[in-house]
Amino acid sequence: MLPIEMISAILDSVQEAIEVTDRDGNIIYVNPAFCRITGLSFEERTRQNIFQASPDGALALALKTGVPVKGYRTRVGGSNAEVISNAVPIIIDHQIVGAVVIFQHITDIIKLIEELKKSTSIIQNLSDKYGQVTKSKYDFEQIIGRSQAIKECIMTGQMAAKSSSTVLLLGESGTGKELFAHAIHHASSRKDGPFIVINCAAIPETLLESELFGHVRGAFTGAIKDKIGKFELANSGTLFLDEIGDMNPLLQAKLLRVLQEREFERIGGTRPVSVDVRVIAATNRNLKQLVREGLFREDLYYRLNVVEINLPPLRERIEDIMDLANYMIVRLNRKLGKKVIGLSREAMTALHHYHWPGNIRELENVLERVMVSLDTDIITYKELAPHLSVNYPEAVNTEADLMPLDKMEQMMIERALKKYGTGVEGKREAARHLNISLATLYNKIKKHNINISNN
Ligand SMILES: Nc1ncnc2c1ncn2[C@@H]1O[C@H](COP(=O)(O)OP(=O)(O)OP(=O)(O)O)[C@@H](O)[C@H]1O
Repeated sequence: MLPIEMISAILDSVQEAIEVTDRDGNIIYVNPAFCRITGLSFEERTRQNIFQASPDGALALALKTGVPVKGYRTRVGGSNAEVISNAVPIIIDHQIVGAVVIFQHITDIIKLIEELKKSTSIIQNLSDKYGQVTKSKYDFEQIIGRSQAIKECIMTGQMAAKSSSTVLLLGESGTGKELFAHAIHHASSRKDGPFIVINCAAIPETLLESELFGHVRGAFTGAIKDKIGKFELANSGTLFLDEIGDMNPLLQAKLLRVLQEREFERIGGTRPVSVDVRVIAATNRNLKQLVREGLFREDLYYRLNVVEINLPPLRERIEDIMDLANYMIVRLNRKLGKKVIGLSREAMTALHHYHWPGNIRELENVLERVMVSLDTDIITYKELAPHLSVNYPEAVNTEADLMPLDKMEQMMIERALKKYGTGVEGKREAARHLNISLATLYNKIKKHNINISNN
């Protein structure tokens, strides 16, 4: 048992109010926290009886019923203090000898709840931030190719890595633009900072602004908490803006301002946020043409185009195919648990003669499809050929049925969506089989105005 002086010191020092009555409801003790919260003095209160002073309070209830009362919201009789209280009867030898109540001022609790909410929001933001921050996955060592064209791209990329200049990566889908963005970041002095990727075509226009610049709580319907945008996430690192040609004019203007002034405001915010971010942008569209058509701001084009790298399509650097194929076979062996050692001479010739509309991504996909069902260690022409021939629809397999390429593209996309479905996974699968990236598929769905709900 604790000595009585110690018990008294404890009661005097706790932050919660404590009030004790005897079995008849006479108030026999209140602690200093009680006096502070209610504004009543010890002498004043201990002259009273609880059934007169606070007949509807938790203490009177616990004493009357002999049952504990928890989380009871009430006003302390004789004061304005609104409190949340817990009361219990004091039972000795099966007899109720009194009751005790402990309570806290409601504003203290509200303050605690507010603080908790703030901490939860900070934790949530940090966890969002942590989940989105990535490091670069590739370096220049992993960029395969001995052609003059790719060597020049690598040299320009390595030069660009030494500065913080904005880089514009141009090239068809699947030529390695993202790979280059990773490598440039990795070779730069920012390599220990974040590498953040955003695909401007894959995010609905209405969300893109908030994804890039963030927003403050209440900025628009649905903005229930502050959100950090990709620019802030990329601070002291690199932001890779993929499919930049798809950005709408309003955002183009905002992007131009960040590139010029290195600061912006979150949507709904009033405070400018300064950032130190290197931007690498990429597109498979003809940006100069978009500028001529008035769809892309000329000033932004020149801001982005400080260093330009034009990645050549695979059909223009056929001398790289052997190295690329061998490199991918090694990677796929690891992924698929195979022991393939290479391609037969005929198979290699077929790879050289194919036109590779989907570029290196298509080469990767073709090899993966062949290797999945391969049970020998050499890929021969027989296994490879079915994956190289374009799978024309029956309706267009004669000369008389020729149709515009554009139409053909639309038909193929509709076919793929019909086969794999229009959900995100379906689209991903469809893109894989069409040898294009998911973002390109979104672009083409938009371009051909394909109604995905009917597929
Ligand atoms: N030179 C290369 N050496 C090795 N792998 C490469 C090379 N170029 C591209 N790849 C591989 O090809 C695939 C497609 O490359 P990436 O995603 O970088 O292309 P992209 O031009 O960004 O395509 P998209 O415009 O469709 O987004 C990736 O798996 C990448 O690792």
